[in-house]
Amino acid sequence: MVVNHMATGQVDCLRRRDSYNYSKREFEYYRNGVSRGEVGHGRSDGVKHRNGVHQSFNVRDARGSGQLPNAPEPLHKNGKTRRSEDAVQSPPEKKRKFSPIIWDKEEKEVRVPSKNGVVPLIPLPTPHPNVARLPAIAKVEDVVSVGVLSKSPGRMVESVEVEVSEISDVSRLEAPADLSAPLHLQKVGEDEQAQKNKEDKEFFYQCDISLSKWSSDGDSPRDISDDSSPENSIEKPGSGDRLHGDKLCDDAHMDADNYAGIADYSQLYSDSEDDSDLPQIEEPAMPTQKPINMLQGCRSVFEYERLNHISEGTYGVVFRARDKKTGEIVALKKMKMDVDKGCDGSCCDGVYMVMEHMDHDLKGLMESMKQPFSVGEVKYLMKQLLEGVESLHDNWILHRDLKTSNILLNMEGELKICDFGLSRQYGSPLKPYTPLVVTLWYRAPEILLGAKQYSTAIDMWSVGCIMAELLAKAPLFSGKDEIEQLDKIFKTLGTPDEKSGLSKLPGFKSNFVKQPYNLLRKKFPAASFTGSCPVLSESGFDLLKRLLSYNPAERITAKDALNHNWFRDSPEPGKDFKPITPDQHVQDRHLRSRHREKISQQ
Ligand SMILES: Nc1ncnc2c1ncn2[C@@H]1O[C@H](COP(=O)(O)OP(=O)(O)OP(=O)(O)O)[C@@H](O)[C@H]1O
Repeated sequence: MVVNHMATGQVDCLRRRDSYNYSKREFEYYRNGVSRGEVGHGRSDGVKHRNGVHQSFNVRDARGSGQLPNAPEPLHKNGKTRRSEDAVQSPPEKKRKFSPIIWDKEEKEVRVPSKNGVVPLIPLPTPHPNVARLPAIAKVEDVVSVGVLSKSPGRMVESVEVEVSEISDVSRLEAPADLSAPLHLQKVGEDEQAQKNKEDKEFFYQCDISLSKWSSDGDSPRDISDDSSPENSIEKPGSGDRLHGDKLCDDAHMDADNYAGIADYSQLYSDSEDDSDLPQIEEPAMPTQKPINMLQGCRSVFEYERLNHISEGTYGVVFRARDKKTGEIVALKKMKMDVDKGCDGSCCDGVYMVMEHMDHDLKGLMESMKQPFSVGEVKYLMKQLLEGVESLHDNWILHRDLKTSNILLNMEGELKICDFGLSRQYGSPLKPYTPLVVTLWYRAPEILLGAKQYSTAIDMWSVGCIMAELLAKAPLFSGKDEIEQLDKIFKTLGTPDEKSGLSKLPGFKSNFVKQPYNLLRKKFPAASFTGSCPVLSESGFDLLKRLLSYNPAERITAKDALNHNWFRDSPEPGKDFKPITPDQHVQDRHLRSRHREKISQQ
């Protein structure tokens, strides 16, 4: 199964955005879980802006689209929601891309491979073995085989080929009870989405976003862990894209024409994000999520020709591939499955995400460069990165794994953020989240110190680490474990004092290294006579310092960072920046890929 998944970056996260006015306090409450002043030495009222004026913010909200249900309404003092009367007009519609939705399985499952190779695995929501209400992609006259599987993965008990005879108006798929009558498929309603699907000449069966991690209450740990019903067994954030899968075909033969990948997403995350010991913030309940089509765009992996291996991460292997129909070069990420979960080796996993192909990731690119980026180039990259992060945060999404290997570049110098495996929607009330997020070197100190409630500021810390790395061509804090990571941070930025708010966190120990000074400027001086350090102007250093502020409530936001003087100062962001010439690129890529293959063979 292939899930269209944009290597999202910049502004590709939603379909429709309405703008509302929020007060600064409301905005910061939701954004950071604190108003300025609630942590450390900031203002205690949390209402006034730095200049003392109660300011309004335009916060883009996708709630109206039904896509981001958890985005909270701005609050009145009485707790009721209000919509600003002077809400400005929506920007042009943007289509939101989705992570794969995760389904649980019941005692039995129905598997519906269609002849066009699109194969969702269908768990049965009711005890009736031949009724499923999950998505299928099929047309009238398609021949699909319906099989009733035993609990043991991959074992089909009964199977029959049936022709799709009818498609009607309810989002249910009903296989005939005797498995010989024609199959009755029911389509989604005549909404905007169904209309689009019609144009595509395919029907997608509607499934419930409330089962996804993007759903309003679905991102609440309580909702997941407290309920073991299949409907509530959904992709839990914190463990990224990890899926468990029955493997039903061999992905190594992507050109095989007789079968398509099927995944049974049966068991999901185990890292609990428990909120039981945390004070609950009283907020109005979020509106219930409307079901939307999560599997829009699912296609067979056999529609792509695999070209070469690009890279392997923790949760997936990424290939370069060609769309056989259009010739377009794409990146296919094959999700790693937990093969221990009942897979006997005769089957295989097969969930792929198809993404726009990008030529480099920043980590690989820097490794192949002899010199660090120029300041103009760093500005250009930072600007794009901040625009992407701003867009995520505006849409109530925490990335939670920003790092140089998750930042992709194409030959035009366009930057995109990828790997949303750890990302999650956040909102009101702010829930306790797992601390097991963000790759160590880019992990914010509040997470390292065990804060359970954190917000967009964690991404901004990562952005600070990335800015430093782009300038120095080396990671800023490269600890081997949490203790060493904190040690490295404290040695450079000084041991956090009471004002930072960090000393109150559960992981803070009195025996941490005592280093009273911020020595960051030594690493990034205003001038260097030896050329051994990256130089950084006053304004550049100010931005870096604010990104690496200990106090999450004081850490600069993506929006404010984009307005920082550094981007207006000379040198200008180097718009003509192109990462590498095509020949070099192909050569480098080839070498790196061969190198990686060699390593994986050893
Ligand atoms: N769209 C893409 N185009 C080109 N290369 C890509 C693309 N997406 C990912 N990659 C490459 O594959 C690598 C791993 O991808 P990704 O980060 O999505 O996988 P992961 O398993 O989640 O990795 P991680 O261990 O970082 O969590 C990236 O660092 C990048 O080099």
